[in-house]
Amino acid sequence: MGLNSSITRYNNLFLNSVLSNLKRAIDLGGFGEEFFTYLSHPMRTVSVSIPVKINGTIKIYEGYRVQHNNALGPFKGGIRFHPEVTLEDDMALATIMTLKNSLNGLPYGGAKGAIRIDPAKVSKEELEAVSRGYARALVQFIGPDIDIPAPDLNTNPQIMAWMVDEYSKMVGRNAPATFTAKPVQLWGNPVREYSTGYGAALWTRNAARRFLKGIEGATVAVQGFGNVGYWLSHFLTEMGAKVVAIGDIGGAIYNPNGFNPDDVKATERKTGTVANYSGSGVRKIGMDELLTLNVDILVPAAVEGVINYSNANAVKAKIIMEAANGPVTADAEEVLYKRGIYVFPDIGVNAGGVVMSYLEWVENLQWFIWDEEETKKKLDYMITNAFNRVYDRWQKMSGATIRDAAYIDALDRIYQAMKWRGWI
Ligand SMILES: NC(=O)c1ccc[n+]([C@@H]2O[C@H](COP(=O)([O-])OP(=O)(O)OC[C@H]3O[C@@H](n4cnc5c(N)ncnc54)[C@H](O)[C@@H]3O)[C@@H](O)[C@H]2O)c1
Repeated sequence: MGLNSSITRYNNLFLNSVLSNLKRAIDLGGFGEEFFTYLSHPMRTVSVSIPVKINGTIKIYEGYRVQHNNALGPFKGGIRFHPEVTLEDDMALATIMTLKNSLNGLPYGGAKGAIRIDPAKVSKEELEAVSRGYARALVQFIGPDIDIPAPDLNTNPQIMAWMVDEYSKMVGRNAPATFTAKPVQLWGNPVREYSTGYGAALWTRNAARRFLKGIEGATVAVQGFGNVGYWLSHFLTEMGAKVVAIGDIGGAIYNPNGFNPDDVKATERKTGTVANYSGSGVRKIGMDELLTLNVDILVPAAVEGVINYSNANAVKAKIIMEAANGPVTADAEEVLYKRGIYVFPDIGVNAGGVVMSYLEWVENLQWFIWDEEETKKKLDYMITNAFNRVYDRWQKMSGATIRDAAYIDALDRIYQAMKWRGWI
């Protein structure tokens, strides 16, 4: 199958865009057509039906697990619960996980799972039944050295706890290393809650040291104030940055003197949105204004596609950190690149969660219990290492984006493993 037909064979924008980015990097890195053909097909796609009996009635939920590539080790990636998720979305996300795991030096291939369910619309009992049903349906396809799932959109440590319990019952032994981001009391680790935001803050500090005058005093606008956006703002403030704008689905606020993110979080927890935060010097702004503020650093930490062809020309930040997955579209990145605005890619910036998951898996396999400081130190080392590799590679390239450098770094490791194995 030719390159172009591999990209356009799906009727799914997200997957086609992931395949386009992949092709661009494979071409730029000179890896050859065979490698693209390989990586544009997941190795295994499992579709399951999950029957649950609620009040005497049977309901069937549809679930997937896409195991994209395991040249570097067991498959790894989250499970998302969403009513509109499709198998092709899952394929796109699994492909990204292969790259993310490789870039961060983890001994994993990439995977992603999903169940078509709206968790807000079902009872806790139904959610538990569906979660256990998914673990049962996949029992022969997952395991500590086969495929290790974790949470993603709308899934959490409670869901991981049900799944690890069900899996352990099925295999007849305690098997904590099959799922990560579990509750601390069930062999999870204490860094889980803030690992992605912390990792994104480390990438931002490293980027500010190379591309700005350092993180101290740098002004930051953050879109999205959930798990990632809040913790990122918290740690950046601790590092000396000035978070001057914060926005969420309910609106956005600006204060040229900088916010205390913990205070803003307290308001958001109480009232549902950061837009209700008030104080001297604070004014409400629109989300369009937040994304185009004259700041040093812009951090989209909410949803995909928010910086696109229609607003890329208006962006004034000097660097953009992709804390969310896919917030900058490929055509926007071209515009930003020409304007000298650097975009740091999601596969590096938001990898703190999966690096933490790797550390938890190692602990579980060895029955180690590392404390918070020790885990954080290891996370710090691995994240900084990935940043430095991407930066060094990018410096040696010409005409390349930082995303190109990150993709090529990730692909190189997978390519070498596949070569040694004799797959290509
Ligand atoms: N949580 C993780 O460990 C993790 C890891 C890797 C990547 N990510 C990615 O980071 C992003 C954020 O994840 P999270 O866990 O913080 O989610 P979350 O649900 O905790 O928070 C999302 C935030 O974005 C805001 N938001 C949602 N839609 C918006 C919109 N249209 N405009 C403006 N704001 C909007 C919400 O109000 C909320 O503040 C997602 O892209 C996710 O895939 C998260």
